[in-house]
Amino acid sequence: MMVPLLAIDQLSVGFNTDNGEVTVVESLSLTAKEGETICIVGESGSGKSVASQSILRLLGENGIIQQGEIRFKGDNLLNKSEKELRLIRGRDIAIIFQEPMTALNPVFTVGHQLREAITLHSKRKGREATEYAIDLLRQVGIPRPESVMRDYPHTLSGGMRQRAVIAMAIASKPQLLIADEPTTALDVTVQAQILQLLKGLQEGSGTTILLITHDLGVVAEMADTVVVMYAGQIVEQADAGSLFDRPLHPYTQGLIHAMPSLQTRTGVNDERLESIPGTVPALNRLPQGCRFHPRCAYSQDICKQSSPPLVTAGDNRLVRCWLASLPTSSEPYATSGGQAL
Ligand SMILES: Nc1ncnc2c1ncn2[C@@H]1O[C@H](COP(=O)(O)OP(=O)(O)OP(=O)(O)O)[C@@H](O)[C@H]1O
Repeated sequence: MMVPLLAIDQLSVGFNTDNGEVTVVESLSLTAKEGETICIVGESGSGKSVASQSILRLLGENGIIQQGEIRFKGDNLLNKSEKELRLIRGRDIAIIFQEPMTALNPVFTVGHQLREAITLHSKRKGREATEYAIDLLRQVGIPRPESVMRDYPHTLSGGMRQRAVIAMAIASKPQLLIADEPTTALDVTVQAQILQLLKGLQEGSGTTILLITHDLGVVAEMADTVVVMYAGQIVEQADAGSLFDRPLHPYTQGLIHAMPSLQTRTGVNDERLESIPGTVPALNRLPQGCRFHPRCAYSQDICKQSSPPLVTAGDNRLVRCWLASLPTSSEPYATSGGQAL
């Protein structure tokens, strides 16, 4: 069998806090193939960012990998030294964040920073590095790239800054690009342009994209595979088509139901838009049983008592819900048609 580009296996991550160690990602497993786009979606605090930051060990001082493996091309990144990981970071695996200024230094020109990213990971120097920098700016759709080379980041618009960051991220042709809410800070039109840009770049290069978002619209636009997280756990995983056609977990149903632009796509004709009632539980005060049960319209006794396992629910699909696990209710949502909650 071919080794997948990225294989996360039973990863649990916690933080040391004033109230002791809190687990924020629990037993997460996922596999990403070359050229695939995996979207991790969920509300704020579900553990999406922590899961993705663990890959490059960007958790900060109080972060603790409690268990699991993160294999990149077969090698467990958790066994790499800080020095080895620094080589991989930015060269084989690049990461971009919501706020482009976290990756840009305000006191240096775009050209300076881009050339630095280029010379760090390749043999290109001098004139050659400058020409490649201009070429990268052109690839990410920045007009007048020669002149933007001399600009300071603050003189660019948010969208142009994120394009510049993407240019830096792709300079070394990484095999894996982690994008953590890359368009959240941008207005809607620019969001769409940046998503198109990422797609276009991926088609040209075969890069695998791990995209973190709270926005199912972004998921619908981008994902091959969708991982839905709730309170630190995967609650559903499926290819994008199946997930939108027939979401199995009541939480996923609620997310889709709350999306205006997907109403027609999912065949839900209800005019009312409902958000999921309630909020994500605090991770140090999780409810007993299923973590979602206090917000779930289908909640039964078992849901209040014990945690449901993540089970296979057809081809390439996983779901963590007692209603899908119990033999007596193999089609638990047949009558709900996605109108949960
Ligand atoms: N350095 C830290 N110390 C303690 N707790 C942390 C730390 N960083 C994150 N957390 C906690 O981990 C949990 C998951 O955070 P994470 O940022 O992964 O969520 P998320 O799903 O990405 O949401 P968001 O969209 O808000 O970033 C949250 O409860 C958060 O408070």
